[in-house]
Amino acid sequence: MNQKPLIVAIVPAAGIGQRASAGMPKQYCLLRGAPMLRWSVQTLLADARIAQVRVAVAADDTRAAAALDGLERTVWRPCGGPSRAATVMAALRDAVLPEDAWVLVHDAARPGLPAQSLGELIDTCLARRHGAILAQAVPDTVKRADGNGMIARTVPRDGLWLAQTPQMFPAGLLLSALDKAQDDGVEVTDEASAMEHAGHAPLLVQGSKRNFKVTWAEDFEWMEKWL
Ligand SMILES: Nc1ccn([C@@H]2O[C@H](COP(=O)(O)OP(=O)(O)OP(=O)(O)O)[C@@H](O)[C@H]2O)c(=O)n1
Ligand SMILES: C[C@](O)(CO)[C@H](O)COP(=O)(O)O
Repeated sequence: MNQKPLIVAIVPAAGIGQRASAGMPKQYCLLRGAPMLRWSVQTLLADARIAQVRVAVAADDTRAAAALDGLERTVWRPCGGPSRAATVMAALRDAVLPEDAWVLVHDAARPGLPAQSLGELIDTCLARRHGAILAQAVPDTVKRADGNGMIARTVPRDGLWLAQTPQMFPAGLLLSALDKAQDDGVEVTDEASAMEHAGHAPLLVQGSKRNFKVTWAEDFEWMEKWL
């Protein structure tokens, strides 16, 4: 008999949101009356296959309890680190998962994740038994700057994709890939980079414009419109 795969979500939410200049960590800014973090967690809870959502917040966080109050299948842990990768590693260790459990990492700053995109990512990973991420093909002409505000050259956009989250991998492989990147002094800004560095080739699954990352101050207004 086929056993149901265990899928656990990790939401790194220990950033300071420097680029958003919101006067507080951006994940706690209100969008249509609810903290952005709450919206992001709710997008994950919409898929019943996710057994638990584990939110990793900063050690001195005082807002998580209120922001996540009453959400089912959700726990928060003060295991944030100095970088996104450090936060995800600490959350993975804290979760103590079987090696073959699936871990789905999703930014607290992507509250617009459509249920369909999430469903397609999970379907792909389970069907192909292969890690994958949501991403979007680069739509515009791409320029490489020369450092003085001028164009050094145009970069062919063929085959270029913008990485989004969730990013979904087997727990054991992901933890050892993140460990290896750290040991090798390679800075990774997403889970897929760590997997690539460890020699894996994650799949790309078509994401959505709505799943953009709230990064700059102006993004809050756009996200509120989508929500
Ligand atoms: N030490 C860190 C840094 C980032 N993150 C999380 O990683 C996600 C994506 O990071 P980003 O959008 O870059 O958030 P910040 O690091 O908060 O933003 P900034 O780089 O502008 O400071 C966010 O959910 C953020 O809270 C984290 O958990 N721990
Ligand atoms: C994981 C991520 O959201 C993929 O686009 C991104 O890498 C987060 O970190 P960033 O420093 O804001 O790019």
